[in-house]
Amino acid sequence: MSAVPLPPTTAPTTPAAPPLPAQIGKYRVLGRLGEGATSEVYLGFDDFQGRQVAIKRVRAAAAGGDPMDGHYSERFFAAEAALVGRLQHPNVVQILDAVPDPVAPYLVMEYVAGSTLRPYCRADQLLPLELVVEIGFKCAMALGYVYRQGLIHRDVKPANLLAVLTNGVVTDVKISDFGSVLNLGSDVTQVHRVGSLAYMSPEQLDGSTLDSRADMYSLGAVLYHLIAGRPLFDAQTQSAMMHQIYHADPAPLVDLRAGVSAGLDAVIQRALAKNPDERYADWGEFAQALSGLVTTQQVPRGRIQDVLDSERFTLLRTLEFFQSFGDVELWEVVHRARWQRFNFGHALYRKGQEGNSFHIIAQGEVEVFRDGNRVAKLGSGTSVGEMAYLAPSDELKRHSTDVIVTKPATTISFTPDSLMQVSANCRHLFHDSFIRVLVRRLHAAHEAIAHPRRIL
Ligand SMILES: Nc1ncnc2c1ncn2[C@@H]1O[C@H](COP(=O)(O)OP(=O)(O)OP(=O)(O)O)[C@@H](O)[C@H]1O
Repeated sequence: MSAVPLPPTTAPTTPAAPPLPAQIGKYRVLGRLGEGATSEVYLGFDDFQGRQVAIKRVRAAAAGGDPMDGHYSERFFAAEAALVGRLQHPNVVQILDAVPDPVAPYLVMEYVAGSTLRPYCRADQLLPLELVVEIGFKCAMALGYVYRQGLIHRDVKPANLLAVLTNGVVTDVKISDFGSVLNLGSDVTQVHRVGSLAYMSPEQLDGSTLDSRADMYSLGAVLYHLIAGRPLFDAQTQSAMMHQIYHADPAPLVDLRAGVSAGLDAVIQRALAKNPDERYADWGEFAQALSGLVTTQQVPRGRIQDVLDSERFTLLRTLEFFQSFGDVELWEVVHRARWQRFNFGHALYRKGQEGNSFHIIAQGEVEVFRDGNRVAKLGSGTSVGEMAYLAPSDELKRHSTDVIVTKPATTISFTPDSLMQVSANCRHLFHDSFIRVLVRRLHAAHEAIAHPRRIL
């Protein structure tokens, strides 16, 4: 686990790595993923569920080590064990199981194929600015989710943010290591001074009562490090570092890296305000400030991805169709939907074609023609093709109209198979939205019968 009480313990002298265990509980051990101050992390395989998992086994207890270490390990283990099955968010590592083995207790987590964000803090390995902002957005949204569960992480740092790597490129991020978490619902006392000094807010340092703005400061400090390639503050001694955290202004990011705009600098510096009241009021505000940098082009656009996940998320959030979707379900849509761009004149559907997909128009406009007559114009936030998609019989699955793009459109689409990939809750929300759409269409059809010449 990552939390280090102050004063920090000296780095453990790591003996040569012990041989790999063949099995931990019901999990086959496939390899070693890493190690922390208090634990070893293994790649395991769950034969029952048929999936890879990460197993974090407490080392101090296994070695029957120092009672102090053992004491802390137990506390950290208990904190994470209490969260089994509780945190379900695409940007939070899921804790799947906790086994309080008397010799070596272990946690089983979702396996993240990648590395921590630590290597990307090095000046020669910095990530593109737009990716850092994207990581910030996702972490802010995820920590907002964590906070709504009544939790404050208290140890947000690069080593606790796992980067998902796809072909060597960072494509996603997941918050891990809840060993220092403060559970506002059940922890009667706040055990002060857990966390990592370099990313620690002034109020966390002096043991004040914390709220989510302490994590906000830490995330700001992580983003600062990822942008600048150097930590917020750097000092030879712990007391000098503490003095800087209390009193020093961080060097402006615009001076530390080419391409950093005043806007980006200001967004990060606000999260780093010494006084929590001067930071963002809530996580939504911080996330919005970060995504706003992309929409207002205050971060240079590289070519990592044509459209960022955060842009897609923000776009979907504005659409009526998704108004009842929570953040978690909306992220599922961002990741699972097929996103397509269509030019003017493209036929989304032709009369007589069998429908096995539906589209939701994210941007642009389509018109619906029945036998050459325009019968409807559909703009962003509406669905099209859902009638054939939902039809109970093959005969009704054939489209009865032509649907043509009349303003360049971005749509997201699902097939029955791809909709089965999302959670039951997310599917349920789709069905709710379809009911609303269909009731409106029915009403429109009645109007059309009553006023046949009107275009709907
Ligand atoms: N879910 C996971 N999937 C893949 N790798 C993981 C996962 N969790 C942890 N790791 C790897 O194991 C390493 C150690 O994990 P972790 O930081 O949770 O242990 P720790 O004992 O808390 O460490 P520290 O005290 O140094 O923060 C991580 O740096 C990471 O490389």
